[in-house]
Amino acid sequence: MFIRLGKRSIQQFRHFCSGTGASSSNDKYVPRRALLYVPASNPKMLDKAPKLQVDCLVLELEDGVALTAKAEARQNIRKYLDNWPQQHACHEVGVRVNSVSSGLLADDVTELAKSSKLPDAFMVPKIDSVDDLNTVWKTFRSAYGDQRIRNTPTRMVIWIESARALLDMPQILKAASTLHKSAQFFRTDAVVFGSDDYCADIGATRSNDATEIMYARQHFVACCKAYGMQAIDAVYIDYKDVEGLKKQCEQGKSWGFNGKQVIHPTQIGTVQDCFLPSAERIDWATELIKEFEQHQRGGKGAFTFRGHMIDRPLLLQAKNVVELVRNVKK
Ligand SMILES: CC(=O)SCCNC(=O)CCNC(=O)[C@H](O)C(C)(C)COP(=O)(O)OP(=O)(O)OC[C@H]1O[C@@H](n2cnc3c(N)ncnc32)[C@H](O)[C@@H]1OP(=O)(O)O
Ligand SMILES: O=CC(=O)O
Ligand SMILES: [Mg+2]
Repeated sequence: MFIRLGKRSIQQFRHFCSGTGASSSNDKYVPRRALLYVPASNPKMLDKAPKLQVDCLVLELEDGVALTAKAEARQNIRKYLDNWPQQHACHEVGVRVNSVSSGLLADDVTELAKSSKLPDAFMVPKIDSVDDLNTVWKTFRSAYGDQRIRNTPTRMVIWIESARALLDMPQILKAASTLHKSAQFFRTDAVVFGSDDYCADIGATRSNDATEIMYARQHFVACCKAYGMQAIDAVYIDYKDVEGLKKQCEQGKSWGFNGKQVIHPTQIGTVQDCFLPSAERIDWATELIKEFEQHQRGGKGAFTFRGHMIDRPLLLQAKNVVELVRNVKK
């Protein structure tokens, strides 16, 4: 993972970044290179969760849990929250509840609200409309009470999984931002592309090279970035095919995705390595930012750096690299 870049260059890089200002827990950047689903109906997998070296854990109540096991899975997560481990190796522990359309959301949230502990993130699948978002908010208010869900560092991560939702992303993401700003409800800072449900919705057949979702993935990234949210790429369900996973990660990363969903621990390393900028990219970003500042002081907006024209958009890309590396654990 991180270590592969060489400890010295990372230390130099952190030193360089240290002057750029720390964020408070409410607006901190959460790295989400890999999001691992851990079905909450499986106590053995839940036991392993605190030690898993993954950026983000998704304690799963939705499609990874059989209908017959939902009640037990909810209780397992409530107990997990009550006995919150002293340490986690991840950056974020989220709980993926069931969707509004399933009719199971209120039962999930009612059980989770019995714990005094909030997870780092609530993760809500199949957001199909602005109405769904409002229902999520009302459900949380009624189970937790207004005070417990206002102005907290807990984030919301939502899943887009249908053709309708894909086309309505601008309205949905805008409404999620408004809910945070006007009602102080959880801040949505990442959106996940639920490609398997999306394929079911449009009648496509999933393939390992994912040509059937190329348009959707590219549209999805543009919408997330337009609203300042992280874009999380599709699951690669053929989890024994490491080469195929790597190829899809590299493609997603080059299109602007910030991370990818994973279903098995063996996928974590490949995905996290891929979504971490290379040593060359870190060097490029560090030097570019320095030179940009020098040129700004000299009154120049555009200049040549390593043979390429550089102006503000390139500076922003370099800052994205800085932001990610600054926030990833060793
Ligand atoms: C499209 C979507 O909605 S995706 C989200 C819904 N899907 C899910 O949540 C599925 C998550 N993944 C899984 O349940 C499992 O990885 C499966 C079913 C795919 C495979 O499980 P297994 O057959 O147990 O895999 P395998 O035998 O290779 O597991 C190896 C070890 O890793 C553990 N492991 C496997 N997957 C996970 C996981 N997701 N989280 C934590 N531990 C895991 C196993 O418990 C096992 O541990 P052990 O060596 O101590 O016995
Ligand atoms: O929820 C994930 C999906 O791919 O569907
Ligand atoms: Mg889904």
